[in-house]
Amino acid sequence: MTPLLTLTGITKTLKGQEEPRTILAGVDLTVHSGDSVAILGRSGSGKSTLLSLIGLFDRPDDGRYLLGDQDITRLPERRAAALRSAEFGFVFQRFFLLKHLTAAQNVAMALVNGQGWLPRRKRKAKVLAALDRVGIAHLAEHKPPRLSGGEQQRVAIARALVREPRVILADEPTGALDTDTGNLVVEVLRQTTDQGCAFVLVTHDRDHAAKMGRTFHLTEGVLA
Ligand SMILES: Nc1ncnc2c1ncn2[C@@H]1O[C@H](COP(=O)(O)OP(=O)(O)OP(=O)(O)O)[C@@H](O)[C@H]1O
Repeated sequence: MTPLLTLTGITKTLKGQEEPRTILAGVDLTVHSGDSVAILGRSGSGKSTLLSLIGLFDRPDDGRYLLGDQDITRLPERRAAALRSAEFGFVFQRFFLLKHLTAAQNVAMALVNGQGWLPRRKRKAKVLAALDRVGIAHLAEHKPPRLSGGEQQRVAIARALVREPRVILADEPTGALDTDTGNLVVEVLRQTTDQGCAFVLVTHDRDHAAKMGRTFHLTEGVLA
């Protein structure tokens, strides 16, 4: 089966105010549909940099990146943005919810931005299905200030899922949560792979990483 994502020899040098620093020095990674992958590494090792390349927020200096058999290494920003919203869902440490909107309205925002206006009934059905997938359909009409941290993160996950992406990318999604809530959120994210989504998790937490199908360490710019 053709892998969903194939990264080969990916390099990235970042030029800050100091000397340029090679953060990624030849990353190879293959991800299939239904895979769950953890990326561990010390702070500053380049995990977020790698995730932003996978999510097409940034481009590598060298190497090759395929989505299926489509070469997406160096897409112009317009096409990258279109692919990003069609194929990828993102979850971050911070939830980035709009607090004056309900959970359902927050999730619906992803549909409005990405796919134009769907008919209202269709939109509602998709939103409720996404909230149901993360176990919080009953909280659809609640606004974020009335929700716990874990519930808010589940709204954010539903927002990432509502466009039915092929890949979920999560950068420290449990960073703002207590241990039990973090475990629950990781389990909810991992379950997305049961329906064929690929899931890439950047984490500091070895217990969370151990729940993924494969674990890599990003060390000196390469995955091992
Ligand atoms: N735009 C930039 N310009 C220059 N250096 C940068 C830039 N962004 C990040 N860096 C540096 O690149 C290195 C890798 O950063 P990155 O955020 O990818 O690491 P990380 O492994 O995700 O770290 P953490 O676990 O602390 O989030 C760090 O040393 C960081 O300071």
